[in-house]
Amino acid sequence: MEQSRAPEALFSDRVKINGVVTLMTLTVNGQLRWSDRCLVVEKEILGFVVNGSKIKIRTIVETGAGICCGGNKGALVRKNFTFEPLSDDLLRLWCDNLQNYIDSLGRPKRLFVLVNPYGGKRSASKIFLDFVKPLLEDANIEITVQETQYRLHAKEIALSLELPKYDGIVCVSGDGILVEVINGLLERGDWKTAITMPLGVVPAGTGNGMAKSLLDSASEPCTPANAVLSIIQGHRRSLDVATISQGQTKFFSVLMLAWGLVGDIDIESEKYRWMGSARIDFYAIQRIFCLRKYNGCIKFVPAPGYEACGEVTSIECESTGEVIPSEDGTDKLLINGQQNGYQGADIDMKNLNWRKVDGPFVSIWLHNVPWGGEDTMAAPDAKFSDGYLDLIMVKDCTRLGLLRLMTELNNGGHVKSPHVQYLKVKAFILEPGPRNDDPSKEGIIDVDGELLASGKGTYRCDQKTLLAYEKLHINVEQGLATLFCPI
Ligand SMILES: Nc1ncnc2c1ncn2[C@@H]1O[C@H](COP(=O)(O)OP(=O)(O)OP(=O)(O)O)[C@@H](O)[C@H]1O
Repeated sequence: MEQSRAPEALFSDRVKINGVVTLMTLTVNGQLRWSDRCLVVEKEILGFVVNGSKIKIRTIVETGAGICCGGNKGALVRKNFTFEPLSDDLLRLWCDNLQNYIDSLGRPKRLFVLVNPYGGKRSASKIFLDFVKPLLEDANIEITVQETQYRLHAKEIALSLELPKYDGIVCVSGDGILVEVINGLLERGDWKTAITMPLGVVPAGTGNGMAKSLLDSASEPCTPANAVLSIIQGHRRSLDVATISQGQTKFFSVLMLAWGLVGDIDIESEKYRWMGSARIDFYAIQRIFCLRKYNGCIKFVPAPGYEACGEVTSIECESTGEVIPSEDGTDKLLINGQQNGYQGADIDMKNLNWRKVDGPFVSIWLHNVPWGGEDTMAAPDAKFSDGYLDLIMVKDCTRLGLLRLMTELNNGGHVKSPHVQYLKVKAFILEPGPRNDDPSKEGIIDVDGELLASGKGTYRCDQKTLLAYEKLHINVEQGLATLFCPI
């Protein structure tokens, strides 16, 4: 019969805990064991400090779990416990062994932290003080903090940050700041190394789709504490980046693009911001009852297995175009640096197997990760780095059918509806047209929660946008960016 053997000891000695001498062991597989207790260093120990002759271990454990290996999932709480080695030499040996083990985990030591005090419910500064700062301090991580002061400030910072000084950039914000950082990194002359910088997100905005996608992939709740813990633990995963281009103008997206119903709801519901999160449901119902359809056309290169959708077509190669001039300088900033920066995936767009679907459309939605927000599982099959975008297309559907689809958005059930076509694409062309009930009115294009283009007669049509409401190309680069992720 096989016997379970105790894990091999890396270091073991008698120590005093609450005045009682007991044997404590740090095992080779990273457990700190004493009496009938055990802490998994990688998951539960943030760091330690020496207080005179004592060592204070700073941990984060799930409520109800106490200090023992594993335990039930619950809210995370910080807990300290102290032990006392029996001599100065042993104190040094305990510190060296613990520190060496923690160092072997590849955790970040210096982080640049961006806090958007303006995002979401304006709670990012409080989240920073309540969760981010104390946990990073417990983990002995050196931090440089910068509050964003205006739109595109985070992008400006990412464009000029001295990256070798940091092991990662953390965004205490919604998805908007993360997207700005990625755009800044990719517009740098040294974008190839810049984009390898690990990025972390702590949910503090209205749209926390990336934080939710990361934490949910490890079955963890989308809370600031869980997000900070995953950053401290230092595990990484790669993330696909989509390049949206119109002529020479480019935008780099990591979350989603929406045109039609979803884009209209996301952007136009801002009129009802005072309602809080209810604004989305409220405006969605309004939009569904006064349903719009848009003329236009989409072309796409389906992933293997999805070739049945649409009809065969070919495309013209259009790699050049005009930079849209701006009067207020905003677009200049967005375009700046792109000549030396990343130019999009190096794909011969023309020689791919293109397919085409003509409008009118109710909704076109492209998603890079499963969750678009904390309650919206837009693309249940989306993977962080499969090199594809998930396309969720609705051409025709009754109002009642659309209301039913909405109720399924929180569990991803909408993609099984016969009214929804759900497939993966490698490249995509959007040729947006006017509304089919009123050709004098066009639509809007929403990328990662921001207005990317607005056509004639739309909400905020007088606002300067990066792209025109015209044909745009999208391609995807597999695993270009890096994110801190839960274990
Ligand atoms: N100090 C500031 N004042 C105004 N806008 C800002 C400031 N700092 C950042 N922003 C802008 O706030 C936007 C939203 O950022 P964030 O990612 O935190 O939240 P979000 O969930 O994407 O959006 P929101 O919560 O505003 O709906 C970003 O596009 C950013 O440019």
